[in-house]
Amino acid sequence: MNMTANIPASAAQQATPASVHARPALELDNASVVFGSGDKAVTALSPTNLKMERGDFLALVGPSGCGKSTILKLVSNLIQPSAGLVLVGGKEAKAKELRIGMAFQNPTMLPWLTIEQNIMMPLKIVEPFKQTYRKDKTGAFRDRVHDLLGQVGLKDFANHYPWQLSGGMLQRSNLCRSLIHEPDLLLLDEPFGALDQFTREELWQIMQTLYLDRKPTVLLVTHDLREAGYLANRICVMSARPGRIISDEPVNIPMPRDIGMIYSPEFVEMTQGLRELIAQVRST
Ligand SMILES: Nc1ncnc2c1ncn2[C@@H]1O[C@H](COP(=O)(O)OP(=O)(O)OP(=O)(O)O)[C@@H](O)[C@H]1O
Repeated sequence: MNMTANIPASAAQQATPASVHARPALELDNASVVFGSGDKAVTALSPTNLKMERGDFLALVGPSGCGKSTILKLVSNLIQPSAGLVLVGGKEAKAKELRIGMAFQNPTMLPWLTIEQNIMMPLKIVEPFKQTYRKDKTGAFRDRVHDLLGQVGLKDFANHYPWQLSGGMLQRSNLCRSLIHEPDLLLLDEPFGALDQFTREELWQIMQTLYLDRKPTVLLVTHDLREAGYLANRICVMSARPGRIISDEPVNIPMPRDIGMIYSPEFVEMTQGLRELIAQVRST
């Protein structure tokens, strides 16, 4: 499969040369995960190697149960590798000083707090912001929230409560919360999966704007191949369980990408290639 044919190098890749930064943003070095032991042992992830440079937007796709969420759990230190290493910015994933941002399918906002207060939450609990949060008399943190809300089209909703917002608006707020503390790594697990197609495409465009503006390093898990192709500058395909990465290809389409691009013959050919690869590994 060639996802790069006839498509110029991506603007995101050009803007973030790997050589500028000493350590990869993320490194899985022969990391594997086995749940349980003895007869009940389940190998969720075969020994896996993966490197992401700062500013990469990598989409991880593959059949259900292949270990995509297991990789996110490893990176966010919810579980430890059974063997191998997981390094974020050269440090072990359990290092306290790491800043990880997350957005999942369910935005899980705290219902008794306003949208502004919900988005501020990581600043309250994550260093170095935590130290200055209570002393911030200038409103710099609030300005930071309002900037983000403006970027996602919610500037008039800072004082609303989560139950006053639609699903798409909540997910936009969720993206703001995941980015407010300038994470070393942003983990996205099917964040747009519960939205209707139009809202989803709207959110893809918002996500792209946030990415181009802030250049976080993003690891996206998705079942939606168009989402992967539209947003990512690299797509990794995993085999069926026990998962391992069987394909790792750049998406060399310049950014910003127009949403209409997802209906172009080149794009459809690319997603069709991914689909066929996943169908093959599902049936082996
Ligand atoms: N705590 C656990 N104990 C035992 N097996 C587990 C545990 N967590 C995950 N697994 C198994 O590990 C495999 C990988 O799970 P994981 O959730 O990472 O897959 P996934 O690719 O994210 O799936 P999906 O796309 O359906 O969300 C699955 O077969 C799952 O049943």
